[in-house]
Amino acid sequence: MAHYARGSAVAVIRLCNPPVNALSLAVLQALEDGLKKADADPSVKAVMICGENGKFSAGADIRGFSSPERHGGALGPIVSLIESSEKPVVAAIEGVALGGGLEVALGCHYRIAHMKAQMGLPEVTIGLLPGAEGTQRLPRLIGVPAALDMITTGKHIPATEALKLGLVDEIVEENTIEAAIRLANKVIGQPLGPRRLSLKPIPRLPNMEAFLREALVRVKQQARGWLAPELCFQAVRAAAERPFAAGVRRERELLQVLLTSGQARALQHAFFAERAVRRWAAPSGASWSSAAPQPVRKAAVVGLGTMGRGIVTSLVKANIPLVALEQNLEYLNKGRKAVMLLLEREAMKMEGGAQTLDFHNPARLHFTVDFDLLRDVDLVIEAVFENMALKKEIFHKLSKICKPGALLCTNTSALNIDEIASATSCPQQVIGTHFFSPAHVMRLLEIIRGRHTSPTAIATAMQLAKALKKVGVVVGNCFGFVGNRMMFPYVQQAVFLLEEGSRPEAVDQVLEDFGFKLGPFRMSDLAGLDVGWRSRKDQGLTGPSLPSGTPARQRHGQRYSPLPDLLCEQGRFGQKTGKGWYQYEQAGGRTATPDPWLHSFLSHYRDTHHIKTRFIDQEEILERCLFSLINEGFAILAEGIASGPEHLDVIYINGYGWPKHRGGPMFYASTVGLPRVLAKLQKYSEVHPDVPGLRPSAFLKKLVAAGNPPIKEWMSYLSQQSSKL
Ligand SMILES: CCCCCCC/C=C/C(=O)SCCNC(=O)CCNC(=O)[C@H](O)C(C)(C)COP(=O)(O)OP(=O)(O)OC[C@H]1O[C@@H](n2cnc3c(N)ncnc32)[C@H](O)[C@@H]1OP(=O)(O)O
Repeated sequence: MAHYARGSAVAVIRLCNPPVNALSLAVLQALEDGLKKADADPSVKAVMICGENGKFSAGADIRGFSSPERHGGALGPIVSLIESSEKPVVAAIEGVALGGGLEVALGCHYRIAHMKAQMGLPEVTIGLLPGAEGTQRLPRLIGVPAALDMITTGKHIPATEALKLGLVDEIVEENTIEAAIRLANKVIGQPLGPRRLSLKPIPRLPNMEAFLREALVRVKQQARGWLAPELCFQAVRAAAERPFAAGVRRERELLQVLLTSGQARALQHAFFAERAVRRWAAPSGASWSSAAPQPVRKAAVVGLGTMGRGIVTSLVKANIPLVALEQNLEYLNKGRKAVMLLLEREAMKMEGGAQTLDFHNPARLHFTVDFDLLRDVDLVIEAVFENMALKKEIFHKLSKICKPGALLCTNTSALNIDEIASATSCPQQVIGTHFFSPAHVMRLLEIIRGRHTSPTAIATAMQLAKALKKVGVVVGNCFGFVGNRMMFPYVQQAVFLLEEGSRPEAVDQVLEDFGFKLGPFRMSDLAGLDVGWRSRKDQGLTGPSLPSGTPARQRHGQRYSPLPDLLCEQGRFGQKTGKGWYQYEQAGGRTATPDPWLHSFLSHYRDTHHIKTRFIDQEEILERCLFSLINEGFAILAEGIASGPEHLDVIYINGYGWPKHRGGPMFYASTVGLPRVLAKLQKYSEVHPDVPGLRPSAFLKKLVAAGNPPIKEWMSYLSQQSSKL
């Protein structure tokens, strides 16, 4: 709703729809009623629009986009109504003015903001464009380059920047509402023509055409199949090239394309999924609503390899005092140097620089080889080598040294949390915190609950994720947890496709065209092939512990490809050695080039194993890789390792480069249609009966038999969920 009140000569319209004053149909109706009332009342000389509870508005109600009324469409005419008012209208912006909220403010004749307010047009991030004439008004106010930047990225800008850009007329430190009323009184009777943005000419650039051409290239490069940025660009271009009314018509046409593309629905699913995963629940009944986190005033990181360095950087950025520990001085010095370099780089990106991060102060970041210094920390993150014996030794030590109640986290990417916890006297305080590389950049934190992990420990890990500005997702304990467990069959299929006749660059191309940042082979080369090799050796799948006489391409009666092991045996570990599935300009190089050596190696391998090669089309590459990953997702849901499909989607979008505009793997499956996913898996499984990853999961079959219900209903089909959470 919107509350209308009249004090002196200024009528106040307060947008009211907690928690973020989203512009629902009811709010829009009340806003329109308020404007008409103010217009009809001769004693009202000016209007002020603000939001309830210190927030202007987070824009159109996103939940309403899926309803038949699609209230967002009503917003444009209301913004026009505000602008055409014969009485001055002032927007008082507190908290956030986003999307349709900012568009309402752009319809106002004056904008005044609190200095802590944030503004933006984030519609692009949910697959839309600022379709209430925002693409036409903003460039008229702040110019095409700045408007294009805001509209195509969706970034939020602070009030101070908004003032510099001319987006707001004034910023205040104190009471924004009072300041806005003062301003409204001051401008009564002043001409409104120059304040109506639809009448303003676009600020000209000497080289507009060249600017737009280059900007389009940039936008396309970043979008990788995500439609909204390019269509946002087209709408702003229309503002630059056409009169206001024609620009608005173009904006509407482009919005229609986006509304029917399917990407908007996927991105909106991703938006709500990210919020849904915050509401974690454990089988014991404990949940986000009952468990309270304990404070983390000081933390420690054990191990300063690649992961540890990123984790330290992340903690320093979150302003958490920290002890960084290595096993000896040589490793410590190497780690310290690398961390300092990372922190210097991060500081350069921040306003305030090194002073903001304060990492030169030993009271805030202390490097040591002395375990005793971990006595007073509230939380330790172990990030050593992926080896069970080593981790158990460290956890045994930690449980003896750390104070009672300290949270003991392991950054394992696959190992059994319960086994690690068994080495301690406090398994309830042991939890998995799986960071993704680079840990100071990647948003995902997979939080793994062991059998004994306490609700407080989960709540604290979730709180930590929030402090680190990451998305925490609570999952159960199994080999590879959720993310890597789903990745295994995907990568396995990619390698099998090579055996059968494909090439790394062909497989990568298909998955990169789908929208992944990196295809499976480029990704493996980046991560390092030796990581998986070590794990396979530990599992006895290759290396000296493999029983003699084991067939080269079979393990435990299932198909196995030794190709990655053979590359490692040749010292081809990927980017770090300059050779892997591709060749690179040098060790540590980043430019992947197809490698003729690898092609002939593959031919030789196929000949040795009498594999008949065939042409494999793009459809088969895509389906075998993605559907096997999705199939594992259904198994994970059925086992209760994750509490809903949105958890898997959030993990894949934030940790594995899954294209967000496709909503995550499980949402994607729902758009493909579960009957089709099942039929394809059945077909491939018949051809490859020795590949369990292609055998359709019982849960998938159940959902298809139930008539392909919508994704929101899937979990209700798991009658007695055997939760391993
Ligand atoms: C026919 C179609 C015509 C289209 C016309 C197009 C014109 C206008 C379009 C729009 O305005 S689209 C919306 C644009 N706005 C956004 O994208 C903002 C989205 N929100 C946020 O970024 C954040 O929520 C926030 C405002 C920065 C606040 O962040 P915070 O971390 O403090 O809280 P959250 O947990 O994110 O949110 C709290 C609660 O509110 C829900 N919510 C937030 N924004 C909206 C919204 N615009 N519509 C509906 N609901 C919203 C959010 O989901 C949370 O609720 P739960 O999910 O936890 O229940």
